[in-house]
Amino acid sequence: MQGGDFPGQSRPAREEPRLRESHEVKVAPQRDFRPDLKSDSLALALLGAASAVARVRGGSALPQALSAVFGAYDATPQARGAIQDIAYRTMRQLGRSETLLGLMTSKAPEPPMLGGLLCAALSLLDTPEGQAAPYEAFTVVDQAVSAAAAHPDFAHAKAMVNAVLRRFLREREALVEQALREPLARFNYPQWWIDTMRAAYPHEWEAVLAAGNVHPPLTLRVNRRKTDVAAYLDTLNDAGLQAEQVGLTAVRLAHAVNVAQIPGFADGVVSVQDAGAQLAAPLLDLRDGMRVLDACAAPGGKSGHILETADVQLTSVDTDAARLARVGDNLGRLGLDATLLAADAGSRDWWDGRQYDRILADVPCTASGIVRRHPDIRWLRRKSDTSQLATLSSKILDNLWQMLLPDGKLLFVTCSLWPQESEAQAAAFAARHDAVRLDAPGQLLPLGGAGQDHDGLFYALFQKKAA
Ligand SMILES: C[S@@+](CC[C@H](N)C(=O)[O-])C[C@H]1O[C@@H](n2cnc3c(N)ncnc32)[C@H](O)[C@@H]1O
Repeated sequence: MQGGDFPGQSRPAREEPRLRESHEVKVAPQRDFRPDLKSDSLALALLGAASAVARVRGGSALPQALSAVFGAYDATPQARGAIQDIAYRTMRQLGRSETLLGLMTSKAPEPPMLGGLLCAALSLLDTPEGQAAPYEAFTVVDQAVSAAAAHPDFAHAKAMVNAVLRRFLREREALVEQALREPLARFNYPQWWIDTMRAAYPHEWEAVLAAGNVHPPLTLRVNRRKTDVAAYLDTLNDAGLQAEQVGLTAVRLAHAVNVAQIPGFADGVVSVQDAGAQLAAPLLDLRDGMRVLDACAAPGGKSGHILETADVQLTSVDTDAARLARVGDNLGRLGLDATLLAADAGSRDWWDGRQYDRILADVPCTASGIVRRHPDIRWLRRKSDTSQLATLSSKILDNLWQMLLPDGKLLFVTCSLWPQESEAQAAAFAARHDAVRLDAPGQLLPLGGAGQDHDGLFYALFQKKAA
């Protein structure tokens, strides 16, 4: 008996091969298609943001997604600004917009860029409480429809775009009320992220999630080699910029401006750096002549601060050569110098064998503490990333420990809020190496408001016992 032949069964009629119906053929989405729209139109900005959102949903980080869109559209500086603004707004309320879409459409809009367009338009119509709408509602609907009509992948859906957005405006109250029953819409984070935050911070979790949806302030670090905070505040005042001191060297502007408008920025008088990140260099307790290693250095914010603080011999290491080049650029602007090495801090092959007085280990992590700056992170990360990154950083820390002199200090930093990457990692490290744990802030929760308007960083300081 041959395979497939059964006694007493008639053979099914053999199917003739047939051509696929044309509508079954999946065509690659044309995310790079340059639409025939005016460069300063809201329609072009919406389409650019939609393309960026679709790229993030496909796994790309938002800054990379945006530079791909800018290149494909050959976007003017004005168009770049508008695309970027809408893309960031969309990321901050993607959970709410996608939930609203789920209530208004029977299936997920295809291709993903069409969903991105609807979410981008919703982010302009459905502005967070207390914020003024950036455009008139009818303009947003009209321009979203023009954007859809201008793209070959979903020109056919322009009536749907019109219908969905108009329905939202008509039934806004009921739709929002229903959407907000879902945690995804209420908090704008994936469910696993909300659950993890709640488990780690039973009292503060809602405030931390809310702070992550607020636009971050522009905070500067004053270069003490060039001026001091009081004098720089006067300079800002003379330039008509309101600001206040929020740390030893930290000054926060009342309203964000372009770096080109920041007095002295080009000459290295100040750098842009979060107030929490400005704690690293003082914690290192630096003195002139020390040999210092910044092991995960790019783009060089903390390297610059180290060199502004004392005359040390600094080696700045990062695995990513392109990012390491930015350390060189930043130090060049400050007029400072370090040895730059594109190398893996988890291996020894680049090390000259001479131990360091101080090591800064600002290790790679999930970046769950800087979501207000990078609102795409929550949509890109997976729960399993935490364990993988914790394993990588423990390998880096163990390797760096042998590079530290007896009595030397190692500062472990993460921009994560997950204890597995921060406090649990620090405790396990101290136990493995019998390291002395010195005073350091531990987990800084980004709660927003006075005194807490900083990123969510973690600091642990270790000293090696004298030989
Ligand atoms: C949190 S960022 C560092 C920020 C930097 N310290 C600053 O203040 O500007 C982490 C850096 O670690 C780098 N990195 C990741 N894995 C690494 C490794 N195995 N060795 C060295 N650097 C690594 C990444 O390229 C990234 O630039």
